[in-house]
Amino acid sequence: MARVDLDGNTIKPMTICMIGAGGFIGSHLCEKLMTETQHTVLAVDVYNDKIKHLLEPDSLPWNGRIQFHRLNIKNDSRLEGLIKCSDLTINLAAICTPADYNTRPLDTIYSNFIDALPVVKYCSENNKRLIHFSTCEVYGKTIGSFLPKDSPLRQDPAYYILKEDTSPCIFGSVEKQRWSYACAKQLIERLIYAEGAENGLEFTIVRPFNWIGPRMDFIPGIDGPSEGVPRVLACFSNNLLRREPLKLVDGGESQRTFIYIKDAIEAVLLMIENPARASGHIFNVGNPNNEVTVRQLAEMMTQVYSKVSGEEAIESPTIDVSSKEFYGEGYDDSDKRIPDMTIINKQLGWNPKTSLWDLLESTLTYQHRTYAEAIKQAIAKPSAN
Ligand SMILES: NC(=O)c1ccc[n+]([C@@H]2O[C@H](COP(=O)([O-])OP(=O)(O)OC[C@H]3O[C@@H](n4cnc5c(N)ncnc54)[C@H](O)[C@@H]3O)[C@@H](O)[C@H]2O)c1
Ligand SMILES: O=c1ccn([C@@H]2O[C@H](COP(=O)(O)OP(=O)(O)O[C@H]3OC[C@@H](O)[C@H](O)[C@H]3O)[C@@H](O)[C@H]2O)c(=O)[nH]1
Repeated sequence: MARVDLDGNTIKPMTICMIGAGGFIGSHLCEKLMTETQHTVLAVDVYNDKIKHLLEPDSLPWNGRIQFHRLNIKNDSRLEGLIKCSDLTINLAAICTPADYNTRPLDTIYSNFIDALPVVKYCSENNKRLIHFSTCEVYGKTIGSFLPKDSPLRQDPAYYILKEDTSPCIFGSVEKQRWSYACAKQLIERLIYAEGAENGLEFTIVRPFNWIGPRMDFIPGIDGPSEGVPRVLACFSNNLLRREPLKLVDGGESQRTFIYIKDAIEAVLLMIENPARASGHIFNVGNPNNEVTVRQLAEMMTQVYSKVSGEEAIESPTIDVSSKEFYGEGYDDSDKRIPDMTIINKQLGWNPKTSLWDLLESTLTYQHRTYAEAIKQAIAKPSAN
């Protein structure tokens, strides 16, 4: 049966140039597009490990609908050609792990701003649609975080809910290099918005709020560098797999809302297939019902991992570390991130579905199946020598 959009029109198969397709979000989006649609994907990245299962063998049912192009968008003249022969470009490429923002601020700014410029330019000049991935970090800190600790206004949603069209973007000082990422993302958002206003670029900007699930980042020493620091899901998974305490940065008091990657991908597919409803908009994509402090996340992950692995938790499951020790000089944090859902609800009728417990259960089952054996071997190796 032909697929129809939200207005009942038949959806025509399109060619999508997906930059950063080999990453966490890209791999899930490619999977969705291959298994549920007839669209073609030109998958651009420097790595393809996370989409290998979609590329090989040749007998896969979507054979011919996904092509991998190994290229670095910093310096490859093939990029314009790929954008020109596509109907839509989706840009996911970025350095987006907080451990890099204060330690590699130049790479972070180049990756999130300078390297994205040609993508925006080629889309604008060739009249091609662009879906650009920004971040919830563009909101920075909440207004409420500047109120006295005991102020009753801190409980008022007007002081913390993050709204695309009215909330300000509040970053720390320039020495707090943590904000290099958020600031670069904000400037590229403004540039895209201006290309829309002045030159008619057809764009959608996505602000993901902590999307998590299988294939996120890497487990240090197994499929990534031993000294690498991934995002919190992979940090805590690594600690659980190795039976080490989970490290709570500055007491784990910061709050986040986590959304299951599969719910979030549904929202992106709606944007892809409903251009008239998605173009010209900036969308928060998150799950306002899944808010926890980082400490609560650690406790829940410990409980869930115990359930899925059948192993009892260690005696002291968490340990406090300072942000300076964990991330180094120049780290700072967003205090609280609850997305307002009014705009995405109105335009695309989308809502997230999966509870934090359920998404952790499926994700930690995946982590255990994928890594437990390799970790056991890695731990056994040094003593065997
Ligand atoms: N996962 C989240 O919760 C989240 C939250 C906010 C924003 N985002 C944004 O979503 C996008 C995707 O995030 P992700 O979680 O999938 O990250 P990811 O690191 O898993 O994926 C990014 C991909 O881009 C590729 N890439 C980076 N620079 C490149 C270059 N110069 N040329 C070619 N490929 C390049 C990387 O190899 C990687 O595969 C990013 O723009 C990120 O800032 C993600
Ligand atoms: O081992 C850890 C890792 C992280 N943390 C804390 O956990 C919280 C979440 O950390 P994450 O690594 O997931 O990163 P953040 O939520 O701060 O930022 C992320 O948000 C949106 C995206 O743009 C990026 O993917 C990333 O910047 C932070 O408060 C961090 O300090 C720990 O307490 N312990």
